[in-house]
Parts: sequence; structure tokens; C-alpha cells
Amino acid sequence: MFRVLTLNNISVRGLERLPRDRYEVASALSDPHAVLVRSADMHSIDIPASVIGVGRAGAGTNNIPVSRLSARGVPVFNAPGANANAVKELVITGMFLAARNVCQAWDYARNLKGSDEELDVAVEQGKKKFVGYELPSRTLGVIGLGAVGVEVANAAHLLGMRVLGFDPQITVQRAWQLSSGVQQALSLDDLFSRCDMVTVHVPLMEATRGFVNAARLRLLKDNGVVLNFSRAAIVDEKAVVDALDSGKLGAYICDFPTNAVKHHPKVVALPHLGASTGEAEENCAIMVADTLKDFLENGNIRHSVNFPEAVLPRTVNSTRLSIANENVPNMVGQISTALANAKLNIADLLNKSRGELAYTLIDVDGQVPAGVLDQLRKIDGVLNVRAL
Ligand SMILES: NC(=O)C1=CN([C@@H]2O[C@H](COP(=O)(O)OP(=O)(O)OC[C@H]3O[C@@H](n4cnc5c(N)ncnc54)[C@H](O)[C@@H]3O)[C@@H](O)[C@H]2O)C=CC1
Ligand SMILES: O=C(O)CCC(=O)C(=O)O
Repeated sequence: MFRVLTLNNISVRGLERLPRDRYEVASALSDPHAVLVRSADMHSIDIPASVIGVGRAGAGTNNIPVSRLSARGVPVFNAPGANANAVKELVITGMFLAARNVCQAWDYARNLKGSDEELDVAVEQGKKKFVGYELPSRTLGVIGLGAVGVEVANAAHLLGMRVLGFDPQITVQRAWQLSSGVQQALSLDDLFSRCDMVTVHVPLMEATRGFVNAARLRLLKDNGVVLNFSRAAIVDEKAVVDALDSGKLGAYICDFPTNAVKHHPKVVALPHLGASTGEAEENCAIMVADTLKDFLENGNIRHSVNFPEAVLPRTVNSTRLSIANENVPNMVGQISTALANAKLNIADLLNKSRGELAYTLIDVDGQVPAGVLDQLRKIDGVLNVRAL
């Protein structure tokens, strides 16, 4: 029986992928094998030693202590692309909100007082303040061309905008998905200096923290717009407020209502709604539950943010060993020597590495005695051993 601890509400369609006869899933249980999480902050909690896998039902993993888990040989999984359409739709909504001053105009209209005749007069006088612009007259810069960024760039291009993209690590898969009409910016500064609107779709990490800063905002065209549906800290909020006050920025549309920005009249701050559609919640939960299940039952690794992809079909009449280890020389040699010394035959083997970590799946004919597993665990550099 596998025990899975949930730290957030996870869509029931995903949880149904973990059959009750083999899985106990609850928001409170002891010695869990795995954790399922959305945005809960795992940096501040003790993660029990029993945990061998963490699944994020979403994209961003900045709420998870990934390096700490890597050092324990614990893979962290996410659900790449599973909520991208939902985020794209809200970002495009945000662009329209900014271009047509929708929130300010709505606020004006709902606060009008008087008879309908008086309201008619006020409407015709007041609407001058909310004159907007149309998207095809503007240039959008998309920073980060991953699952969300590519969808946003393509949709904006279809809406008639001129679109520039910047992502020095774009994958071949995403490059194929990107519309040929999206032009490449050479640097962040190049992108800011050629755009009216900029939207960020990068993970929060040291390199991206605060990289929408005062110097870059100065490069943007006047009355520009910044959209941030990634993470609050990617944007220097003080610089944004200064730019809004000076008129350099016309609007800041974001998913993070911090005290620094939420009351500003030119800010529309939503309560982290990017992935909050029934479809996205289901997609994410199903993808991450399937990934976690295959890892727990077969040791296979897909969609991990810290471990290499490692998928090996199972050999009949064998015991599967899953071994997480440091990516240093002679690990596979030592592991296979320990198995040979115990007269165990390797039927199949897969070894993959990623950065400082490596992962080995071995199908061994017959049973593997507990003593052999202990020997494998004692090899210097081995982080985790399971027999499945
Ligand atoms: N508001 C919400 O509810 C949601 C927010 N997000 C946020 O959006 C981020 C992006 O999501 P996805 O597109 O699904 O992730 P992704 O991993 O598919 O794409 C991220 C892209 O950013 C690029 N990148 C990394 N560093 C960069 C840099 N310094 N400059 C330019 N590009 C850089 C990567 O090469 C990658 O292509 C997530 O990490 C998360 O923080 C994602 C989903 C929902
Ligand atoms: O689970 C959520 O609602 C947050 C989604 C998100 O921020 C992400 O996937 O990175």
C-alpha cells in the first residue's frame, strides 16, 4: 500500500488514478511515500524521511525545496503544459483589460448614481476617460517561450499583434510549436526597447528574480503594459509602481495581489487564478498522478524537474531495482559488481544522468535478497535504493 499525502486540494479526477486498493491518499497521514502539492510552501515544513517522490500538480516548483530533495535522491515531478491553455486565456484577457481600461471603466460605471437619464449623461461624459487602443497596433514581448509563453505568443500573433520572443534556452519542441510570425529578440533589453506590452513566462529562480527592473521598464514604450502571471518576485514591484506613477507604464496586470501593488489604480491583481479552471486542475492532477504512480510502482521517471527521464519496460520474472545516485564515475560498475557477487543476473539496465544526479533502473532475474539491497545502499554516492 502506497501512502500519498496531499498538501492542497487536488482534482478528484487525478486522485482517481491512484486505486484505493493500492493507495491511501489523505491530507493527513504518517510516513507518506509521496506528496502531491499545488502552491503550498514546502520550504517551511519537515518532509518526512519516508517520502520518495513529490508531485506538483502544476508547472512552477519554486514552492518546493528541490535541491534538498535532490540530495536525498527524491525526484520532484510537475505537469508540464497541463495548465498552459488556462494561463494563456487569462493573459490574453489581461491584455484586453489593459488596452480597454475595462476594470477602471467598470468601476466608474458601477459607482454612478442618479436616475437612468442622469446615468446616460454621465456615461457619455465619462467614457472619454477610458478610450483605449486595439491590439494590432501594438508590439508584445514574450519572455520565456515554454509551454505558456509559446501559447501566448501564438495567440497574440493571431490577434494581429507584432510579437517578439526571448528565451535563450528554448527547446526544439517549443521552437517547432512557435508561430513563424513571432520574431526573436536578441536580449531582454532589446525586447523591452521594441515593445509596448511585455509578458513574463519564466520560472522564479535567482536568474529571473527581479529581472523586470527599473532600467528595463525605462526602455519600454510610453504608456506600456507589464503582465506577470509567473511569480510576483520576477518583477521589481517598487520599480513598477514608480513607472505607473510617472506614466511610463499604463498598467500592470498580474496574478499576485501583494501589498505593494494591489491598491494602485493602474494595477489589476488577480488572486493567482492563472491555472484555476476545471480543465487545467484536472489535466494537472491526472498528469502528475499518472507520473507518480508509474514512479512508485515501476521506478520510471517522466516529467521530473531534477532527475533525468528514465523509462524502461519491465522484464518478466524479474525484480526491478531503482537506484538514485550521485553522477560520479564507477557507480554502475560498483552496483553491477555487487549484483554479480551475489550471483544475480541483470536482465535489463538503464542508466541516465542529469547534472549532479544519476538514476539507474535494473531488472534482475528472480528475487533480490534484502542483504544485497543493504550492500547497494552502502555504496558511496548511492542516495536511494528500492526493490519493486
Ligand atoms: N499564474 C499561474 O497560475 C501559473 C503560473 N505559472 C508560472 O509560469 C512559469 C512558466 O510556466 P511554463 O511555461 O509552464 O513553464 P516552462 O518550463 O514550460 O517554460 C519556462 C520557459 O522559461 C524559459 N526561461 C528560463 N529562464 C529564462 C530567462 N532567464 N530568460 C528567458 N527565458 C527563460 C525556459 O527556457 C522555458 O522555456 C512557471 O514556472 C510558473 O512560475 C505557470 C502556470 C500557472
Ligand atoms: O495550482 C495552482 O493554482 C497554481 C498554478 C501555478 O502557479 C503553476 O502551475 O505554476
